[in-house]
Amino acid sequence: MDSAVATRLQLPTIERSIALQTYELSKTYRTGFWMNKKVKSLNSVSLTVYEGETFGLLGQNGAGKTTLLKTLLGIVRPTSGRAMILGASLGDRAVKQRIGYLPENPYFYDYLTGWEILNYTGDLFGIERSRQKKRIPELLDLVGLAQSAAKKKQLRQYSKGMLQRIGMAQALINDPDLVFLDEPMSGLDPLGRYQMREIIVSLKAQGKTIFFNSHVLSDVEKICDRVALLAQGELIALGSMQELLGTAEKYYVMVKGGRPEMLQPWLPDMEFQDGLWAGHLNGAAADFIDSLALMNAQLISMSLARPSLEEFFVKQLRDRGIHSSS
Ligand SMILES: Nc1ncnc2c1ncn2[C@@H]1O[C@H](COP(=O)(O)OP(=O)(O)OP(=O)(O)O)[C@@H](O)[C@H]1O
Repeated sequence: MDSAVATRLQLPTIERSIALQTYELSKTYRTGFWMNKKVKSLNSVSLTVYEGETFGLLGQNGAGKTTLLKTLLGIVRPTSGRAMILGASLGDRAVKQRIGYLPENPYFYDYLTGWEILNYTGDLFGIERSRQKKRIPELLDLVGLAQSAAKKKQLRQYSKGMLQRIGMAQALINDPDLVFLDEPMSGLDPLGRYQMREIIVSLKAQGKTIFFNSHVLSDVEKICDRVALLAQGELIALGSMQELLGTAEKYYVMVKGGRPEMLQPWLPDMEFQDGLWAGHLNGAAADFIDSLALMNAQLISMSLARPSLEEFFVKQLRDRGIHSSS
């Protein structure tokens, strides 16, 4: 609700705290032997992520997702623009203690066990070993890794799914407020993806802010509060599923027979296809069904018309003339 309206009605407004914000953030890489070639990876990206949100960053290959994430993490320096994370400028050391990061392809020391790599990361964060001893089993439990495997098996013996889980545990060792995940579902089988989604949902339930890049749009659609779509370094869409895809209340209807002039008010965009009238329903579904007999029309099908995130994503890119990944 608008804060002015809430004040007039004397209702409490729900202030949302900002977890991260970017303002016209741009990054141009210089490449080539003479460093004379420029690749514009981010172009004036402005977005806000609120505390406690699960925020998905989407885009085709080469859209700039990893660059944005690395810029926020202070790994890549922006060419221009500004960003704030947890109330501080990029690169702030105290803020880094409150951030977790799962890279797209985490690099592990093959000959360490899962437990040892978590100890190692815990040490880097300055977490006392006595605290780690309590924290590590909790994390293994959260990511669904057996303690025995974590203690005995070296990482070179882990499957892709196990590595992704240990990477997730590593990202959470410092109990971060804000977690960055770069393609957390990549390379996982359906069960692994499901479990990774469950982990993300349980992190949200703990009040953490999650910012993640993904290509798996069905996963994003299920767990994200809001998403942003990047194309060729530019932000081309941003919003909740409802804002981007519309409400699920709109129906697409097909009827046989009936008088067009009577059907028209119900189906303003109707077209005649293969002997049927088809269009989006304008009005309540129950009232329309009740009126069918009067119109001498027969209902053939009625389905929810909200597009999937994938359909929305493809349309946004096609509308901008983007037909393949870079
Ligand atoms: N270190 C670098 N030097 C030069 N160009 C780079 C560098 N890193 C990324 N790029 C380029 O910047 C653009 C964006 O790359 P980025 O990795 O951010 O995209 P992405 O959306 O994460 O892609 P993917 O989904 O394939 O991981 C690409 O054209 C890429 O080639």
